[in-house]
Amino acid sequence: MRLLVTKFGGTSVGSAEAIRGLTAITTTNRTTWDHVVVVVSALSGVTDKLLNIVRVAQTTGDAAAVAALHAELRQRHHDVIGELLDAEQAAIQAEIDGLLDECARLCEGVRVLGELTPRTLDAIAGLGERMSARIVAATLRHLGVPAQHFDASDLIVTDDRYQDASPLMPETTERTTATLGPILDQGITPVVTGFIGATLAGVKTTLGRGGSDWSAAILGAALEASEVWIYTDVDGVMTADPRIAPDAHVISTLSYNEISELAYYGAKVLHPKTIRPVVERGIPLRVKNTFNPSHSGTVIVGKTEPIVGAIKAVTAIHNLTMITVAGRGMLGVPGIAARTFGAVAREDASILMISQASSEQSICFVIPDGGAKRVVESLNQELAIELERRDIDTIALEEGVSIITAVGAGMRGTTGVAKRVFSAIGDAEINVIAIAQGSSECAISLVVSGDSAKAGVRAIHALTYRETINAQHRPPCE
Ligand SMILES: Nc1ncnc2c1ncn2[C@@H]1O[C@H](COP(=O)(O)OP(=O)(O)O)[C@@H](O)[C@H]1O
Ligand SMILES: N[C@@H](CC(=O)OP(=O)(O)O)C(=O)O
Repeated sequence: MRLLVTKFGGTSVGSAEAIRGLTAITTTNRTTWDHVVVVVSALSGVTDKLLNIVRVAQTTGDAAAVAALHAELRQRHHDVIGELLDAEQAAIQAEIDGLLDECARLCEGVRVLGELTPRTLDAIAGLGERMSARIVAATLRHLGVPAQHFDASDLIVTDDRYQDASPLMPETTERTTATLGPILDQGITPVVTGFIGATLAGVKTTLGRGGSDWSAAILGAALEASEVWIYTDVDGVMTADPRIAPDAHVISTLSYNEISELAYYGAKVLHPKTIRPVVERGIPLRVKNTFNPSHSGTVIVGKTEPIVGAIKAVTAIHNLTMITVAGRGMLGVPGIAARTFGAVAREDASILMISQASSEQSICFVIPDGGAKRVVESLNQELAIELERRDIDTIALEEGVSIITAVGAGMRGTTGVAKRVFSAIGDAEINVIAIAQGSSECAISLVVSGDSAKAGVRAIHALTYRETINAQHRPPCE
C-alpha cells in the first residue's frame, strides 16, 4: 500500500487560486498513489496576524483595535471561501466565524488581565491552520474529491513545551493510525492541520514557527508513508535563497545530512526538525512547487551520488550574537566549557555554533540576538571567581552577526574546500570573525558581521558554479 503525505505551506493556500492549484495537485496525486494525506499551513501571513492581535490585546488593551483586526481576518477567509465554495459556503463560513469567536474570547481574557500565557499563545497561534484545513477539505469535496478535515491536536501528542513542542511518537502513532487508518481505507483524503498538536491532557501546543513541514514528517512516520512531499513556492531546495542569489538553481538530490545543515543554518524552505521522523525510517522527502507541479523538485534521501564540486549550497542565518569567553588562565583548566554552557542553558538560549581556540584560551559561541545580555549576566555570575582571579579576562559580546554556511557532503575528504571558501570571502573583502566545521565534514560555517552576510552568500554561491573538483569517483555521500 503506497501512501503519500503532502504538505502545502502558507503561500500554497494563500489565495483561492493557490487552493485551486492544491486541489488539482491532490486530484492527480490520488490517481498515482493508493492513499494521499494533505497537511496544510495557515493562509500566508495569518499566523503572524493572529500573534499580532493577541499582542495588541495584551499591550494596548484597545478592544476596538482588536475587533478591527479580527474583522480583517474574518473578511480574508470569507473572501477566499466565497470564491471557492458553493453549497458548503455558509457552513464553512460559520465554522470560520466560530474559530474566530474562540480567538476573540481568548483575546478578551488577555486584554482584561493584561497577561498572556504560553498556553493561550499556542491556542491562538494554531487557529490559522484550523481555518485553512476546513476550507481546503471543503474545496476538495466541492470538486468531487472525498475529503475530511482533522485537527492535529487529535493526532499529534506532544510534550508541554509551548511554542516549541515535540511529538511523543508512540502515542502519536497510535492515535494517528487509529483515526486516519479507517478514513484512508474508505478512500477519503484527510486534510490535517500542520503546526499544531496537543499534550496528553489535551492542551493545544504548537511545534515552533514553520513547523508544518515537521507535522507532515511526523504524520508520514506515524502512517509509515512511502514518501513525504513538501509543496512550497519555489521549484525545490536551491543552491542559495533565490531572494539573495537570483542565479540560484534547484538541487535535484540532497542527503538527509546536507538538508539538515542547510535547514538548521537558515534555509527557510524546510523546517530543520522535518528530517528527524523520516530519517530513521528512510522515508524519502521531496520539495516541490505548488505553482509548477510538473517540476520534479528536490529529493532528499539517505545517500547521494557525489557531485562534481564539493559545495552544493550556501545559506545564512541572521540576527545573532557571538559571545567570547577568553583568558590565559583558562588553559588546561577542566570544567570551564561545561560551566559556560551550563550558564547558557539556564537562560534557555540555543547555541547555533561553537568554536574553541586550540590553545584553549578562548571559547566563542553564537546564540540568537534576543536574550544575549541575560546570557552574559549569567556567565558573569557563573565565572565570577575566574574573572576576579583574572583567569578569565573578558566575556565579550558582539551583536548583529550572521552565520554563513556552505554545505556539501562531497567536501568530506576533498582538499582545499576551506581554502576556496576563504578565498571567495577574502576577495569580497569580508572579515571572518569565527569559523567552525562539524565532524560530519558536510558543512563549513563562518561568522561574519550582519551587514556583510548577503555579499558573503553571493561570493560563496559563485563557487558552486566554478567548482570543478575531482569528486566523481567518491563513494555515495551521507
Ligand atoms: N536554499 C533555499 N532553497 C529554496 N528556497 C529557499 C532557500 N533558502 C531560503 N528559501 C526561501 O524559502 C521560501 C519557502 O519557505 P516558506 O516561505 O516557509 O514556504 P512555505 O510557506 O511554503 O512553508 C522560498 O520562497 C525561498 O525564498
Ligand atoms: N503557519 C505556521 C506554520 C508553518 O509551517 O507555516 P509555513 O508552512 O507557511 O511556513 C507559521 O507561520 O509558522
